Amino acid sequence: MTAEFFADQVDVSRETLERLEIYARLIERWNPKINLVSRRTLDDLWNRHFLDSAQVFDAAPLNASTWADLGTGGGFPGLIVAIMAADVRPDLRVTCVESDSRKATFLRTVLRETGVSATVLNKRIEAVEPLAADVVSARALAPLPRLLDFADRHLAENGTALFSKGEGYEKEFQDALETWRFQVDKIPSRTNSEAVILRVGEIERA
Ligand SMILES: C[S@@+](CC[C@H](N)C(=O)[O-])C[C@H]1O[C@@H](n2cnc3c(N)ncnc32)[C@H](O)[C@@H]1O
Repeated sequence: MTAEFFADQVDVSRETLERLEIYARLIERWNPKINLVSRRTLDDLWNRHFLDSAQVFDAAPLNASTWADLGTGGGFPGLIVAIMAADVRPDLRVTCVESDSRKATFLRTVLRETGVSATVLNKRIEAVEPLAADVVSARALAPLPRLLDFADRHLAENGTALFSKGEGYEKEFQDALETWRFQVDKIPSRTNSEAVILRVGEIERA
């Protein structure tokens, strides 16, 4: 999949597409050194990582003004959210939390080179003061019960959590219900028929 194919799938401006192209080139350059995405998915970057993250942006409530992405790694979905928002929701303030300092340096480099603003916190999620974000997102970070712990710490009241989950999430779901009560929508993934985005709200301890 290429930038052109991505642009067919997602309604983005020329400027956003150019920023995404800058980001893609930086991933290709840095990946051999710090393994931002697995080598087998590098060839399918625009589908497996960019489109996969863009659909998280599209799943968020439109009235959100702050967004915290936890365990952002090479930028998914947090950097894609920041790049897409720069054009269509410039007031959205995005914070990426990433404990690996080389990855945090990479995230700041992408922001500088694309001219997009977001905050990168090079800390452990557990050590960050509660962010009270309207949206908390996480992809490939932890099982659902742990994600709910993180969301409980960093979500604003009435906030929404967006968790990208692959096959096997049903078991995590049952485990989570032992500790948590929550409302959830399961949004089918556009990039993987086995995957979903869990849109979770009204999180409280059971
Ligand atoms: C498997 S990677 C996924 C990265 C990205 N979300 C993605 O989907 O490609 C998990 C990332 O979370 C970071 N991470 C794991 N535990 C963390 C914690 N407690 N606090 C902050 N970052 C954490 C790791 O350094 C790693 O970059």
